[in-house]
Amino acid sequence: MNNHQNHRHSDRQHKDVEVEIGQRFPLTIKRLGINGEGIGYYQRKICFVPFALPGEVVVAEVTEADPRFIRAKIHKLRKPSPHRVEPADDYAQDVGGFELEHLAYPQQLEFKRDLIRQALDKFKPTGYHGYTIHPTLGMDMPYEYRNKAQFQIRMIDGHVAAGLYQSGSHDLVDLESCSVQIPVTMTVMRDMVKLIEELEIPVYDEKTKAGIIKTVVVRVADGTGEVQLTIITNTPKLPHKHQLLEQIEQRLPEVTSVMQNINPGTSPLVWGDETIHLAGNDAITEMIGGLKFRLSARAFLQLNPEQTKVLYEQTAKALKPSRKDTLIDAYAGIGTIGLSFANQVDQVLGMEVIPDAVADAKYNAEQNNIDNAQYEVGTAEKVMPRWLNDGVNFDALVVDPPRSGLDGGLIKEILRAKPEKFVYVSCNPSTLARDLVPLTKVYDVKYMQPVDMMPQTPKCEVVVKLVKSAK
Ligand SMILES: C[S@@+](CC[C@H](N)C(=O)[O-])C[C@H]1O[C@@H](n2cnc3c(N)ncnc32)[C@H](O)[C@@H]1O
Repeated sequence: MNNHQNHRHSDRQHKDVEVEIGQRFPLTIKRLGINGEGIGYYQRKICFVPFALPGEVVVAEVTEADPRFIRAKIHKLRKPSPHRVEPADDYAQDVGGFELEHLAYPQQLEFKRDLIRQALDKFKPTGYHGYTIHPTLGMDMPYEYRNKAQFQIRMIDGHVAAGLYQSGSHDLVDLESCSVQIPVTMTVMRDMVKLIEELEIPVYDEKTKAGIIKTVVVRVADGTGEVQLTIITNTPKLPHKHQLLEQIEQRLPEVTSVMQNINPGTSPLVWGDETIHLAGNDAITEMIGGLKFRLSARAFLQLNPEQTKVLYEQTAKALKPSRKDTLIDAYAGIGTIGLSFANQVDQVLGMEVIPDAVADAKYNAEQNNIDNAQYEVGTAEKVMPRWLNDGVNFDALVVDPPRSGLDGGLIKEILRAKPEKFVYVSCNPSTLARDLVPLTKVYDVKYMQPVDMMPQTPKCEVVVKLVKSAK
């Protein structure tokens, strides 16, 4: 860690080093940055080299010369790391989501722990030097874990392609296989590619802004095997809809729910506001910890079913719920965390911004015969002050925000209410470290438990146990 601090200190001193695009120089890689890229120092100026590993010596070729940093690619690998492995996917270095596939898995797990250290080092919440960061809990087999494939559909050389954009561009890479997807998500995706091609359904073209199908989303509920297929279209009209649905029914028996989401125009967002039910059920059912969860197309669910169990076990271990507790499940999604604890506490109150997810959470409470859980639609930062003003008393709080972390207004409310038990489940160490700055004025960090939900990527999930400080 001190090593990093020294390097960061030198970043500030050597901004005047000038390089040109295409310039090459030897570089020793010191560590990995937050996006999994190698970091070295050229004449003490920070240089990011994607796919280079700590300890490696490379000949770096400059691709971007910024006054504050250099970005480069590997021109030659002079001394490879003993931890370098052959990526399982040959496009791993072309598209996002495979940034660490060339690094052996034990070192990926160690990197995720270091990522938390780097974030703490940047934001410096109270006492951060003394925080206990447990080793990352990883998977035995860190492949075939993703329950959802969300691929763009485009034409490439006259054929329908489904895949991800090449990093930094809108050129699609057609993914015929993918080592991190649960296999059924890929077989359904590739069969959909064939069907769209056979039925000649117009595919969206970003240049002309014409065409219909933009994206296909395939999500499997691992516990039941049910598969939901969502076709995201540019217009409400879906040509050859009846033949398509007929063919899906005949050729893809694993698909139990077919939905259409309409996302007109050139919005950078993948999903539009309107979702229509086309065939089968309008949702799929997932099983977590012996409970049934209804999952509608728009609702968030953790991407890695095997590690979700580990994540929730760790959340329970950190929270230690008890019979007399009122538990607030903030950022509740479809209610998975709160409902898992419902039989161990007095009551669960949850809030979540997506109305469909709240409808799912309420339904999930009912279908699991849980009558001590209530959910409200709204942002945590708006609902929490209302509850507090209405006199709601709570002893236990779990927050599980998106990557943007907690809203400042919510942090104020938490510091006002000061619940005895408090667990922060984070999917972004950087916003976690930022949020810990105000939170550690009142709470101590008892420990941090990283859980690897996304092997082969630099993404890191952390369960943080907070206890009210004695001071
Ligand atoms: C990381 S997910 C966690 C969901 C759930 N706890 C789980 O484990 O599946 C974050 C959730 O917060 C919701 N969300 C995003 N911003 C929000 C806000 N300001 N207030 C409440 N919920 C929000 C998202 O829709 C998403 O369902």
